[in-house]
Amino acid sequence: MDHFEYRNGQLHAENVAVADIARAHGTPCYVYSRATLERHWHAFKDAFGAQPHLVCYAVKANSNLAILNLFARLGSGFDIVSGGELERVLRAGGDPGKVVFSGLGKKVPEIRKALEVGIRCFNIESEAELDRINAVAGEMGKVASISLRVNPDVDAQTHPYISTGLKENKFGIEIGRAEAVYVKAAAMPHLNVVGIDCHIGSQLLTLTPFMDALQRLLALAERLQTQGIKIHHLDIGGGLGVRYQEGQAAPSPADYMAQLFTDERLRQYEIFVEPGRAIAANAGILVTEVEFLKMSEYKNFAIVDAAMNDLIRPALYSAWQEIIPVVPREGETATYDIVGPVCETSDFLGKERDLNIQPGDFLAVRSSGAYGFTMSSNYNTRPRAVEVMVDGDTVHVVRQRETLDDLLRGEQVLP
Ligand SMILES: Cc1ncc(COP(=O)(O)O)c(C=O)c1O
Ligand SMILES: N[C@@H](CCCC[NH3+])C(=O)O
Repeated sequence: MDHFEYRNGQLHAENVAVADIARAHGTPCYVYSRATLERHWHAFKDAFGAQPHLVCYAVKANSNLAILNLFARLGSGFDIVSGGELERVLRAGGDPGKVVFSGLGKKVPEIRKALEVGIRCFNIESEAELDRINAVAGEMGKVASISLRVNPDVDAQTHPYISTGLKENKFGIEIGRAEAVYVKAAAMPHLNVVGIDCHIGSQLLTLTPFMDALQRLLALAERLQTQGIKIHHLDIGGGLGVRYQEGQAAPSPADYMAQLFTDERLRQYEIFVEPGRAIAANAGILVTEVEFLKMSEYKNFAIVDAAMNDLIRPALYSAWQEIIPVVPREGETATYDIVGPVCETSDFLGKERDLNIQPGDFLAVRSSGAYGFTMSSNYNTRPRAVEVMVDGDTVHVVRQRETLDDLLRGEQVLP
């Protein structure tokens, strides 16, 4: 459930009519619900009960400062993958002491900045990265807290582009090598081994792959113990899936944790999670206006003003997201492909959708709060959409629509 519901014949975001938002702020427009974001964050937090834990929101899912700030106020941790994301967390008032730094290509300045502000832990993805972080920490006279992101070789049963825990994926350190690499890390003067990390993929709708990965992590932690390497926390990554489609069943954070904690061995560790999608996806919609209808014998197209540059998930993963009218009309529907103005055949938001629409109508693409705006681009020199957050009766613009001047800033012709 989320806070986007029909009331009095039209779609509302919390207490505000979405059509009013679209008229006031233009389209395409991302609309987020504060109450939904907070509720989804609390669902993770509450699922832990008294167990020591840290919810590290995965910033990549939606990195708008206003959203990060909401979570910072709730005391959240953050999972970052770049110096840019670290900067966002700091500007949003996040506690650097609750930041974990994932990602497999950390550059020296990014590592330096992370050490300077005192992040909680580096999730290390290769032996070469271990050497680099040890060297940078050494130069700075610091000790970096680290965990290894291990690749447990389990099939997350999700789209191949967002599966990360198979041995052929670029992520993490092969579980068979992990013990040797931990021994090496433990002997490095500027590293402090504190945890084990893994993240096996995104949009997981079954819990079995998480359990399989966890068993392998727990076994590794026990082997390390016998080597005298004490593991303080287990970071089980993000990846919990959400319902994009009616009838799809997604486990709740409570189901997820209940399942994990069936293994009592887990209780001796502080548990970190890095959820992104499960918190943000169903807390946002993308609102777009129908520009033209193009009907033919073969196919009907609704050409809308949002495109693959605004929301790339359908083009990139053939992802299915629900598309609904903001103010539904009575009467007959027709079947449309909902397409944007970008010059690519893959520029669609949805295919074969039954709708009763006219030019000028607003449509909402649901479940767009995660991997929507953050994956947007300026392709076809299209300025990025405006983002607003609804808080009860109030609409806050949390990122202005980009202007062409913003978009062109920094480009120069030859003298
Ligand atoms: C290391 C890491 N942590 C957390 C996440 C967040 O994943 P999700 O949005 O599926 O929860 C990702 C993205 O898949 C990731 O790569
Ligand atoms: N961007 C992907 C998820 C990738 C998660 C990042 N590791 C999606 O929209 O489904």
